[in-house]
Amino acid sequence: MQAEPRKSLVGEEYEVEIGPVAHGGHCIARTSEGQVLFVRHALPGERVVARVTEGEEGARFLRADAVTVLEASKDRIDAPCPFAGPGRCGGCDWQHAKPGAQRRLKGEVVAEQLQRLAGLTPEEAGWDGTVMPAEGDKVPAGQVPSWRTRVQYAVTADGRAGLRRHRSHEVEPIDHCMIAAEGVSELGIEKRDWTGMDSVEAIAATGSQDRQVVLTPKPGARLPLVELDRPLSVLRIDERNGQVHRVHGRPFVRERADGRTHRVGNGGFWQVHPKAADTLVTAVMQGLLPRKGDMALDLYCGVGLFAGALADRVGEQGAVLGIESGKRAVEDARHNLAEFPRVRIEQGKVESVLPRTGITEVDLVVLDPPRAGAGRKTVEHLTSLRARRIAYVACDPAALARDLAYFRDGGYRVRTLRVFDLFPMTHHVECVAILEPAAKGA
Ligand SMILES: C[S@@+](CC[C@H](N)C(=O)[O-])C[C@H]1O[C@@H](n2cnc3c(N)ncnc32)[C@H](O)[C@@H]1O
Repeated sequence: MQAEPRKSLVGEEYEVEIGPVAHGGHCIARTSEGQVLFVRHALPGERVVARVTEGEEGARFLRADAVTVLEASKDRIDAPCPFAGPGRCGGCDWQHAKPGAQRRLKGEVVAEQLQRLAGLTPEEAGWDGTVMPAEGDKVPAGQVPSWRTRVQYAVTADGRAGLRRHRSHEVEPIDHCMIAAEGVSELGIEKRDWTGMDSVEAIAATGSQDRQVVLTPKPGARLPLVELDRPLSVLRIDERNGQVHRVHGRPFVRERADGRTHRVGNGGFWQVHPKAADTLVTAVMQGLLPRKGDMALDLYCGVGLFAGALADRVGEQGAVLGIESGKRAVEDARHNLAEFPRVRIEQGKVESVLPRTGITEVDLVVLDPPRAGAGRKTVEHLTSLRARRIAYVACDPAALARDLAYFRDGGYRVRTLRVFDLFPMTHHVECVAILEPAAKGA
C-alpha cells in the first residue's frame, strides 16, 4: 500500500521565539508542538511570525521566513538592500543584522561546528572567538561593503538580469547589487537586455583593469552583442557540454595577490573578495613559517596562489608540489609559476594523485579543499607524511570540523585558528587552521 503523501505546511504561520543561529544563514525556533523551524530573516532572541517556505507535517524540520517581527533584537537594522527580505533575493542572509552582529553570528556558528563535530572549544583550537573583517570592510551599520568581484546573474524570461531567490530557480530582477564590487557595477549588467541568456557572469579582476563577461545562452539562442564603454573579454559557455568559447578579448583575467600576477581562465577558482587572497596568504604564511629548503605541498591549488607564495619562501633549495583537478586551472598554475623551476603541478584529484606521487615525507602542507572538505582518506594520508605544520584553509566550518577530528585521530592538534569575514552580508565565512603534531604541542 502506498503511503499517504504528507500534508504540506507551506504558507502556515507560527508565532515563535527565535533561538540560536545555525549554519546556513538561519536561526532555530520551535513551534508550540515542538517542531523545529529554520527561520531566515530573524535574529536570536526575537519574537516573530514565521511563515513556512518548505516542509510538511512530521518532517524533521521546516524552513520558514520571519514575515513579521514582534520583538526586535538590538542587532536588527532595516536591510539596506531593497531586494533583500522574505521571498526576495537569496544572495545575502544577514542584510538585517548590524555588521558587528553578523560577525558575532558567524563566530557562534564556527564555535558550534567545532564543538559538535570535532569536540573542540575555541581555546583548544587556539582561537580567541573573533571573526575579523577584511581590510576596509568595517563599515557603519546601514552601509554595505561592495566586495563581490564575481557576480553570477540569472536572467528572467523577459531578459532582465537578477539573482536567484533562496533555494529556488526563480529570479529576483535587480537594478543594482549592493555587495557587487565597483568594477562589476560599472559594467551595468543590470541595465541591459539579456534575452536568450540563461546566466551572465561578470568578473572584475583585482589589481588589473581586466573585466570579463561570461555568457551562458539557452540552447539555440543568439548571442547578444556585448558592447560596453570599456575593453573587456567575453566568453560563451556551451550549455550542452560546458565548453568555454572565446567571443572576443582574452580568455582569462589577471588577478594580483602576494605581489604577483595570476592568470585565471574561465572555470578557474579565484577568491571573490578583493582582499581575500592576500589575507589568506598572510594568515597561512604566518602560521606555517616556511624555511629555506622546505619541501611543501599545496593541495587543491587552483591557479597556484599558495604554491607561488610557498615557492618564494622555500627558495631554490626547496620544492613545492601542487595538486589540482581542474584542467584549465592547472594550465594557469603552470603558467603562473613558470619562474620557479622547483614547483611542479600535477593534475587530478588529490585523493588519487597524492598516493601515486610516492612522497613519504614533507615539511609543510597547505590544503584548501572545496566545500565538501578533504575527507578521512586524504587526511589519513596527510598525517602519515609527518609535516612540521599544516595549514587548512576552509570555506565551510562543518567540513573543517569533521576533517580536524580526522587529523586528531592521526596525531595532529590545532595550534591556531583564525576566522575571517570575507563574505559580508552572507552567512559564509573563511577559516585558517594551523596544525602541528600533537606530541610537539604537548
Ligand atoms: C577553494 S578552491 C582553492 C584554490 C586555491 N587554493 C586558491 O586559493 O585560489 C578549491 C580548488 O580545488 C579544486 N578541486 C576540487 N576538488 C578537487 C579534488 N578532489 N582534487 C583536487 N582538486 C580539487 C577546485 O577545482 C578548486 O580549484
